[in-house]
Amino acid sequence: MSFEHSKKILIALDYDDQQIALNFVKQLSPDTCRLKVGKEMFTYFGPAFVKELIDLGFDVFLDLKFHDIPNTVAKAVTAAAKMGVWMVNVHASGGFEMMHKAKLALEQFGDKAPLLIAVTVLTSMDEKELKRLGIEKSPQEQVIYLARLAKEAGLDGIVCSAQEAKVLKVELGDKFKLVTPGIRPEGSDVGDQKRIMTPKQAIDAGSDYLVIGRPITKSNDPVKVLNDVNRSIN
Ligand SMILES: O=C(O)c1cc(=O)[nH]c(=O)n1[C@@H]1O[C@H](COP(=O)(O)O)[C@@H](O)[C@H]1O
Repeated sequence: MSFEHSKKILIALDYDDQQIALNFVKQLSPDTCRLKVGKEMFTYFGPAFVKELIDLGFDVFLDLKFHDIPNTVAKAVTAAAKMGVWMVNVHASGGFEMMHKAKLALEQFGDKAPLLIAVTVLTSMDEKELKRLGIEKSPQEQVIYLARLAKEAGLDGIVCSAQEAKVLKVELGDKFKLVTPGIRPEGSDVGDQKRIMTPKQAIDAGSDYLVIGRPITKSNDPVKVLNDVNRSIN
């Protein structure tokens, strides 16, 4: 199995127990996946937990979806870079200036800077939910709109659903990274996700990285599910 291809899987470590998370992580190899630490685990366990994962050899995506005034976000992504994470994200709806200042703040880290990615439209949202926010565009139109803004601001890529990946690759080019949550292997629970695809469909559509949480972490045999997913995209 090609390692580079396997490292397309970003496992969302959404656990409320650090030991259970670490017991799971210790069964994995950094050659077979990367790890995502989000709001739940970071709020419980903080930078020490992130550093522990990095010390185990894993690339970590710090998913805190910053959205604040430009100065605050620039300082927050700087703190993330100092932690040594591989990827960090902000909300594109925080605006051009916020994204651009964050990108500029990371320049001081040179080739050690984490990838900076912007969340467009959350994969838990559909047309109806966008309308409730006063947005009349379809999810795909809104994703493309925010993706262009993120690219203009100098970001490395976006978070979107795999359903938009095909058109975004054409619109924004190959180098602009597409990170896609809302991944559901055949037969797994959809949960609160709305815009979903299977791992293979997502890769075929042009996703660069697949974020997968509960289908792996809540299964009886997480390592087997990860191996099955890796096999399905190879
Ligand atoms: O930025 C993210 O990672 C993210 C963006 C998005 O639009 N949708 C989304 O589900 N996520 C995250 O991706 C993970 C998906 O987890 P599962 O739904 O359990 O596979 C969660 O940790 C979410 O916080």
